[in-house]
Amino acid sequence: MKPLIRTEKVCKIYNSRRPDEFRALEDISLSIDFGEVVVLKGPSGSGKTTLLSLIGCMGRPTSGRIVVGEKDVAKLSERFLTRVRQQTFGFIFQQFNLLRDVTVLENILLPLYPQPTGFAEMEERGRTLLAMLGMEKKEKMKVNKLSGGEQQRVAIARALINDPEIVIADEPTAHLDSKLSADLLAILEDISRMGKTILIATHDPLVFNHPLVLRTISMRDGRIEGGSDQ
Ligand SMILES: Nc1ncnc2c1ncn2[C@@H]1O[C@H](COP(=O)(O)OP(=O)(O)OP(=O)(O)O)[C@@H](O)[C@H]1O
Repeated sequence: MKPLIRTEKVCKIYNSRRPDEFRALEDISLSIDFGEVVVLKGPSGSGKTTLLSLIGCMGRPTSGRIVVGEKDVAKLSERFLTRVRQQTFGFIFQQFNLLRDVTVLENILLPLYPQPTGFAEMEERGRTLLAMLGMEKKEKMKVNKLSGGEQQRVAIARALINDPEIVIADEPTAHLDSKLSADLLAILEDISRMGKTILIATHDPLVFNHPLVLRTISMRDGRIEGGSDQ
C-alpha cells in the first residue's frame, strides 16, 4: 500500500536571498503510512514546526515534493492547498488558538466555514464530539470561562470537526501539567483508534515514551538525524 504522506528531499529556506536567509529544512525525505502515530522530536529550532506546517499545507517547501494521498501538494494553487488543508488535516496547537468571547460550540464549528453543510448537521457533529470528550454540558459557555483542560478539549473537538484523515499536534502538552498531559494522551489514543494518522512535534518524554507512539523521528538543524527516514 502507498504511504499516506511522502516527502522527497524537502528544503525550506526562509527569507531566501536576503541577508537574514535561513535554511530551516534540508533534504527531508520520509514516508508515513495510514494510521501511524509519529513523533517528531528535536531541540528548539530544529525544524519540527516548519515540517509539520508544510505537510499540513500551511506553506510550501522551497524545493522538494510533498505528496499527501495522491496529491503533490507543493504544486497546488493557493485555493486547492487551502481546500486540501481543510479537508484532510485537523490541527492541535500548543496555544489553543480559541476565540475567547464566543461559545464552545461556535469555536468548534469554525473550521467548517464556509461550507455547504447544513447548520443543524454541523451542530450535531459538534455535539457528538463534545460528548465524546465529556464536554456536552459546556457547549453554550464562553471559552474564557473554561479551565485550561476544558479549553484543550475544545481545541481537540475543533481539530476533529471536519473528520480529518490526519491530526497534527504541535507541542500539545507544552502548557499542561502532567495530569492534563496524561488526559491528552488518552484522547490521542482514542483518536488513533478511530483510524486517524497522527503527527506530533514534541520535546516531552511523556509523549514520546508513551506506548501509543511506535515511531519517533529525531531532527537536528533542519535535518533528520541519521539521514532520510524512508
Ligand atoms: N517565518 C520564519 N522566518 C524566518 N525564520 C523562521 C520562520 N519560521 C521559523 N523560522 C526559523 O526556522 C527554524 C526552525 O523553526 P521551527 O519552529 O520549525 O523549529 P521547532 O523545532 O519547531 O522549534 P520549537 O521546538 O522551539 O517549536 C528556527 O530557527 C526559526 O527561527
